[in-house]
Amino acid sequence: MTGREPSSTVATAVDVAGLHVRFGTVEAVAGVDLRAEPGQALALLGRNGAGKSTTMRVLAGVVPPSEGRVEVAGHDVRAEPLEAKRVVGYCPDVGGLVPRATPWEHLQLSARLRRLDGWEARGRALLEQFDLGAVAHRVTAGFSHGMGRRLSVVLAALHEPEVLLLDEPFDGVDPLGVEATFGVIEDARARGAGVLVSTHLRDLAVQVCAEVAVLRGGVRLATVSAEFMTGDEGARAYRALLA
Ligand SMILES: Nc1ncnc2c1ncn2[C@@H]1O[C@H](COP(=O)(O)OP(=O)(O)OP(=O)(O)O)[C@@H](O)[C@H]1O
Repeated sequence: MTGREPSSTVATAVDVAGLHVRFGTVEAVAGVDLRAEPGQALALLGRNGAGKSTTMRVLAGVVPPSEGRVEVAGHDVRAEPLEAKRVVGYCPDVGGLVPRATPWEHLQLSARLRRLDGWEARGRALLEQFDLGAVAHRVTAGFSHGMGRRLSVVLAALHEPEVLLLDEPFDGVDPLGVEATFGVIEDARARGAGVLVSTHLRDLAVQVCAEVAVLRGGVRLATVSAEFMTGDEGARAYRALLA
């Protein structure tokens, strides 16, 4: 793989300070601060419309910040948009797949855009890990929702990014797919990547992330340890934060 050169300095993987995102009169994100160090997985939880996906889109370079500082692996998304996109692997919450292309063609396109060499073995292994090997050459138009989610995680992980952004990766995914996604997150952490997981599934988030940031109304309410959010007590604590 040649997608990522080892970096001599270790920058904070995700560094967000005072982020605001406005769409006309709608303030989708109203002052969010987040930090994930290399090797750390952070979950984003919050009710519908809390600003999770918008925050992820800014980190992925899909939506520009209206205000605030946003850096991924030391690259400012506004000042260095190409470098910032290069270090990120992004699984969007919806879309992103070409209906008439196969999983293998998606991998080829992604590798070509990122000028990766020698990616084929990793691509094949990821497809197998996500139980997509048998459909590697079938167009994605006929894929179930969960199959599409699994392929989106594979595409985010292919180039071994320094920052892995997974938006609703568990949505509609079966237990083996969840296990495979956990594997990708653990692998990313082990090689020093920072991981952000946006999800509604608190019980899964706390299994794979050490910290949880809770958003509400575009604002970060709290960042707490995963233990605080675990089990029945965690469920009560989460509901109390959202109330
Ligand atoms: N392109 C857009 N134009 C106008 N408003 C937007 C746009 N994108 C997001 N919003 C608004 O910003 C707010 C935050 O949306 P966002 O999708 O970030 O929330 P979320 O926490 O990801 O929600 P969910 O859990 O339902 O996916 C919502 O009120 C949404 O309607």
